[in-house]
Amino acid sequence: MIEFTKMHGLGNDFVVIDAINQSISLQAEQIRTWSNRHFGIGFDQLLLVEIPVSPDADFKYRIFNADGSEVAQCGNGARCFAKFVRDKKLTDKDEIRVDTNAGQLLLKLNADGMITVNMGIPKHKPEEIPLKTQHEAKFYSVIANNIERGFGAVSLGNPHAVLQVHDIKHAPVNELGPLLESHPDFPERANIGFMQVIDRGHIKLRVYERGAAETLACGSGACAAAIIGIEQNLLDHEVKVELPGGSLTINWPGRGQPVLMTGPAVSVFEGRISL
Ligand SMILES: N[C@@H](CCC[C@H](N)C(=O)O)C(=O)O
Repeated sequence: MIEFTKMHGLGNDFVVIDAINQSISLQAEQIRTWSNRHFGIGFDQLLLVEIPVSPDADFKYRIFNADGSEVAQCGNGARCFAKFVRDKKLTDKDEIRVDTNAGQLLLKLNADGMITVNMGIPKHKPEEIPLKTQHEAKFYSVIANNIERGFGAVSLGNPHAVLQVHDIKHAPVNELGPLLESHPDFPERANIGFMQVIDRGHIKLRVYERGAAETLACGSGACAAAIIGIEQNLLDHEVKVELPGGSLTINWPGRGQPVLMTGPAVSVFEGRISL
C-alpha cells in the first residue's frame, strides 16, 4: 500500500507521495488510472518527494500530469510540496531548496500561512520554450480553426502560450485549448492561458493545461501570463492573478530576474492505495 496526501492550491489538485520513506516506481498507466475522477482518486498532477540530487538542496520534487507525462514545473504543486514536507516533519525549515527537472526552486513559508515560490528566471528564446519560429517576439501568431490567433510565449521550465481575451467567461478555453496544446508549433506541447486584463495590476486567467485539460488554477500559467503582460506593456511588475479557484500574487522585476509567486496550499485528506 502507498500512503498519499490529497492537496490543492486554489483547486489545482494533487496527490503527494513521500517517496523517501516509501519505495515507489510508477508507470504512466498507473498514474492515468489514479488520476481518473470516477475510477481513481482524481487529481490534476501527482507529486513525488524524493531525496535531493545536488548537495545544497533539501529535496527533489517530481511532477506527473494526469495523463502520466512527467514534466519539470508546477507552481501550485511547489506550494503544496512545501506544506507537505513541513506537515510530515521531513524538515523544520521555513526556506526549502528543491531540485526539479527544471533546476532549483526556493520555497518560503510566510508567517501568514502563505507560501512564496521563487520560480526561477523565465526563458524567452523560442528554442528554450520550445516554439517553432525563427525570431523571438513579444507577439506570435498561429492559425487555429482557420483563424489567426495572437499570443505571447515563455518558459517557466515548462512551455506556456498566453492569448489575450476581452471576456474571460466566454474565452474559448475548451475549443482552442486542446488545439493549441498539441499544435505542431509547440514540439513539446504547451499550457495555454487565456488572459483578460482588468487593469495594470490585475488580470483574470483560465488555463488549459498540457496533460490535464482546464484546471481551476495554474501557478506557472499565472507567472507566464503576468510576464507576458509585463513584456507587452499591459501590466506593472506586481500582478494579482484571479483564477477560477482563487488568486495568486506574482512579482516580476523584468528580464533576467526571477519571478515570485505567492499563494496558499491546502491539505484535504490522507489516503492509502494499492499499486
Ligand atoms: N498546475 C501546474 C502546472 C503543471 C504542469 C503542466 N500541466 C505542464 O505540463 O507543464 C502549475 O500550477 O504550475
